[in-house]
Amino acid sequence: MGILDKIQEIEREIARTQKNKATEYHLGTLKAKLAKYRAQLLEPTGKKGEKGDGFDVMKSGDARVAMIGFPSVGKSTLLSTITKTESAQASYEFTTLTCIPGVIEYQDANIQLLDLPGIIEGASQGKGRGRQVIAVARTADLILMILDATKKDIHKDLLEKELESVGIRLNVLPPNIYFKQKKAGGISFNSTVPLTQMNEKLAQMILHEYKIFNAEVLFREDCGADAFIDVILGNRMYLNCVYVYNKIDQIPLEEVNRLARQPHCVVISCEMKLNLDYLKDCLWEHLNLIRVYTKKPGCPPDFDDSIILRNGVSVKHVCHAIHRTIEQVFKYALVWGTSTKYSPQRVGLSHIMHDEDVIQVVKK
Ligand SMILES: Nc1nc2c(ncn2[C@@H]2O[C@H](COP(=O)(O)OP(=O)(O)OP(=O)(O)O)[C@@H](O)[C@H]2O)c(=O)[nH]1
Ligand SMILES: [K+]
Ligand SMILES: [Mg+2]
Repeated sequence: MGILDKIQEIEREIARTQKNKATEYHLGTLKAKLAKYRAQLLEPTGKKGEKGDGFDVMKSGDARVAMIGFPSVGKSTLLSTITKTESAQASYEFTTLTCIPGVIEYQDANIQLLDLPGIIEGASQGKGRGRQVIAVARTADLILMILDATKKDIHKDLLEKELESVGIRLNVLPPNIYFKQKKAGGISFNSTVPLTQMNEKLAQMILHEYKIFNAEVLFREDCGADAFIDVILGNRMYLNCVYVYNKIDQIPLEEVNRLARQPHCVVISCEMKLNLDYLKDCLWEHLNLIRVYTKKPGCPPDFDDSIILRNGVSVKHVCHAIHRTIEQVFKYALVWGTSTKYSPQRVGLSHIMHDEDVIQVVKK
């Protein structure tokens, strides 16, 4: 029996198993098995990642955004509209067959936008170019899920399922579970909060399914089997996603309003060039980037040239971004902006920077 058959069989068994206290252990074990087979499915087969198949695009710019969507929803039209790159568009499906990079210029940042072939149900199991597309999606900092506003919400659910089944989690934080494999000592199971979906026995059964007999487990959040399996496998990706409904020129205004009110959603029309600036603002927000301006002593800050960094970085990261040797001669920094109480304030390497802070490094 092939892996796909095994997966189907387990999925069928999960579907026909009633969810209650008596079956909770059985279901937990089944879920662990399922995740194991799916992981096998994703392992490189030797054929994957071939050079020259058009998917090995170099990362460039400050961040990478990948467009995922069904065929003919307007991915290439969007790339051609908001970047200087032209990607072929047509009314037939699978117009795009490779990965086409473009650049969105937003304030001082260059954001790489990737146009990709459309994916369909079953993509995660290798249908169409699904696997290559998903492999590219895993390298992105943000997923842009392009949806056809005339096609209701069904595509969104299907795509989310496809991504979920290959370990990509959208707009959620990793489960707050501490997990560490040990050489000996059995399984120690603890929690800092009351657990309603997990207990020591279930955790043990799931771990045994992965042949793990020694480990330290600490639940800091009321999670269930699925989240625990994600943590054990450790190869899950937690990505931000913006849902973009294109072609709103084709639907009634009430429907546009309904779609626009959903979380993480933007409604646009490439054809009528509607809402595209707002889309860029949304991208920037979901990328979670900050801009830091540098300043030389006695000179005004250089507002024309910012350094783009991930939110949450420290002065140390800023130093690295300026020049890799600067940390060695670093004495302290002066920072102006919302990250400090006083402007300027003397700070050390561990100080956390905010968006639009100004920094002056004072050398030894
Ligand atoms: N009405 C309308 N049509 C649009 C809009 N954007 C794109 N289209 C049309 O949708 C069709 C598909 O556009 P593409 O950009 O090729 O779609 P795609 O998602 O790249 O398709 P594949 O590469 O085949 O996956 C084309 O005929 C476009 O002209 C829009 O905002 N409104
Ligand atoms: K198309
Ligand atoms: Mg296309």
